[in-house]
Amino acid sequence: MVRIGILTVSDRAARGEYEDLGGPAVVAWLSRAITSPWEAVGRVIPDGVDSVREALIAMCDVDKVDLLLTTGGTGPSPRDCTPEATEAVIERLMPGFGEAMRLASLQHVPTAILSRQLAGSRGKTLIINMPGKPASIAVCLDAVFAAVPYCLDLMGAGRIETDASVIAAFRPK
Ligand SMILES: Nc1ncnc2c1ncn2[C@@H]1O[C@H](COP(=O)(O)OP(=O)(O)OP(=O)(O)O)[C@@H](O)[C@H]1O
Ligand SMILES: Nc1nc2c(c(=O)[nH]1)N[C@H]1C(S)=C(S)[C@@H](COP(=O)(O)O)O[C@H]1N2
Repeated sequence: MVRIGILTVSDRAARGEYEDLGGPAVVAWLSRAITSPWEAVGRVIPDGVDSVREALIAMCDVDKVDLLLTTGGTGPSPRDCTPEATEAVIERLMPGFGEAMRLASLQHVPTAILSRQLAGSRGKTLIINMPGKPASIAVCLDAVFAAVPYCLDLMGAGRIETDASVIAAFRPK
């Protein structure tokens, strides 16, 4: 069974000052898109390099998730450290994901360029950063998810099948 980590990085959601809407937005998108068996492993944590790095390592190395989607902490505010923590734990950067997500987001908001979101692999886990705005989740996943199943295949991670009417997974012959 494919395991998908969903990590919400938000000081206020972690303190309970507002309800986390980012994690549920990711679950809702994946539930529509993925037709093969999968399970979600979710966490809500505060911003900060140490908290994000520790959560990423635990979800990759202990929970052994195949795919790890983060939301929040990618901007230019002093507390936004998700990209630094991601860079510290990934072994190989995959710049195309961030480029494609920013390009798609720019069609919606001019401030999309402020997201420093990254992606890359750690062992057999693909990590992808997304912005904190819950509305950005569908924009970002719509932009890149067609390439995710084949990426996981190449990495030796679990196999994902999708509903082509939501997002068609592209696997070159
Ligand atoms: N997990 C979340 N659930 C619901 N709304 C969120 C979440 N993360 C962000 N938002 C919304 O998006 C806005 C911008 O997100 P951003 O990550 O910049 O938050 P922030 O101002 O740094 O504060 P925090 O880290 O406490 O969420 C927030 O003010 C909030 O309205
Ligand atoms: N699709 C989309 N991308 C977006 C946004 C958005 O509302 N929608 N917000 C932008 C803004 S205002 C910021 S500051 C950055 C970083 O957000 P984060 O710190 O919540 O990760 O994401 C950007 N990318």
